[in-house]
Amino acid sequence: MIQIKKLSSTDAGFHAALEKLLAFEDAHDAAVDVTVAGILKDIKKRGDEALLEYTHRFDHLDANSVAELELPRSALKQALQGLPANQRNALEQAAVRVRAYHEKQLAQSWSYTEPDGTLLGQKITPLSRVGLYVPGGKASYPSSVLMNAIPAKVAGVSELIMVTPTPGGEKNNLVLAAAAICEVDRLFTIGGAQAVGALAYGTGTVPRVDKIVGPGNEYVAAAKRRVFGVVGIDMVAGPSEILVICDGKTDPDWIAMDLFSQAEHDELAQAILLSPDAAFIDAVAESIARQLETMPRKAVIRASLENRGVLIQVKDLDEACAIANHVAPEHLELSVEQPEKWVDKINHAGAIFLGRYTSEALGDYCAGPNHVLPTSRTARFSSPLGVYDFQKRSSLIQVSEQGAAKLGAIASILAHGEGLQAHAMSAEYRFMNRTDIQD
Ligand SMILES: NC(=O)c1ccc[n+]([C@@H]2O[C@H](COP(=O)([O-])OP(=O)(O)OC[C@H]3O[C@@H](n4cnc5c(N)ncnc54)[C@H](O)[C@@H]3O)[C@@H](O)[C@H]2O)c1
Ligand SMILES: N[C@H](CO)Cc1c[nH]c[nH+]1
Ligand SMILES: [Zn+2]
Repeated sequence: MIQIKKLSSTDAGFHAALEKLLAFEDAHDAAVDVTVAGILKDIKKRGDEALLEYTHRFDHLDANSVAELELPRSALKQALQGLPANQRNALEQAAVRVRAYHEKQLAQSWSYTEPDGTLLGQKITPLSRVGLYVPGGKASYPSSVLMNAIPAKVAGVSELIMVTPTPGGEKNNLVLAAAAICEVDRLFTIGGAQAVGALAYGTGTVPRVDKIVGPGNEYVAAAKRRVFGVVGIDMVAGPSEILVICDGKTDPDWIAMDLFSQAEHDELAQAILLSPDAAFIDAVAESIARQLETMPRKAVIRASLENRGVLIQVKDLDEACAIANHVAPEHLELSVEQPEKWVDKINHAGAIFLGRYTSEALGDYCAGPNHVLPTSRTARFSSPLGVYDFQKRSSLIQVSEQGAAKLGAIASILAHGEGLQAHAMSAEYRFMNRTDIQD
């Protein structure tokens, strides 16, 4: 029988127990970071040679050169052409919906001109070359190809370099087909921290990119944290999370399956239920025990629910929203009557799913919004992957002769105040006679 924790917000040790569940095991986290630091250092130093060794060690894939780990575009096209019609259809429909949603996010350059002719603005430029991490260790993620590549394409990124591990050389046709649909430029069958390192530093064969985006397991998340600064990263998108707030009136089997849907990703995934209804919590616990036995990935689900899952009885839905904000989950389901009444109380969540019919799984595949979302409580300050992650901004300043006099006078005073004479004179030259300039 599965042992999933139950807590009540009125328990004396409730807050400490919740904190313990939210925190990754510190020692484990540190051990992963040490491993990742070693891999990154080695990739930086030995490039392709190290990449081949780690791919052999962690993905059990042998190759004589990294070039052999790159799939030609013809292989991607072939995979697309070979898909059964229903799979190709589903992939293409999902791609259309994801593109339509992301097109709304495209920011445009803007500017305005002041009465004296001075122009100020912001120029939007797409990134030049990005690395897309598509996970592939415990499951294959064609949907993550769409979620990574489509916003990049909408932004106008020139070159997309995708990496994905293929343990034992097992390639997933849907993943390759999705890469063909999205017109990914190059695809390497590499994964984990070594793939992140290869994209960040470049190797003889893998080109260095400007930014790395995409989800992955704890090794991928730790590697992205470490290479930030050398390259840009989108966010920490690690093991999946779901938090469901339910008023007790949704079918308990639906809620149990929603919890499973994220638990089945990873032993480190996290699934939490908050409800004011004790009898409903018992019904969900019973459903979990019953339905678990029917699940092909029951070992992963069990480990995730037993180690990191929890069913929490709350005083009311207000308290549920407050706890949810503290947790800042990747996915939040509001499985309640009139969800639109409660959504205003949610400030911290990667994606919010409103109403009993909105299963989180629809967001994973085809609703339209991005499924690459912040985890480990980083939704307090991070947002879903979007077109904005692939666009950068440059400020534009064009000062007229009149403007140079007006702004120069202000700048000159402030520069002298800072003791920075060259700044002051640079501004003054443009509106004063040389003889008027004082130090
Ligand atoms: N937050 C999001 O937006 C989001 C979206 C989709 C998936 N996910 C998460 O992505 C993850 C996918 O994980 P995955 O494992 O299936 O694929 P993955 O590609 O992220 O990880 C596989 C790689 O991990 C490395 N690795 C595994 N064990 C290692 C070890 N002991 N030492 C060093 N490296 C090791 C290997 O290099 C391997 O190639 C899951 O946690 C899932 O929940 C998150
Ligand atoms: N739930 C994942 C994000 O945490 C995304 C995904 C892809 N496929 C299935 N699920
Ligand atoms: Zn999922």
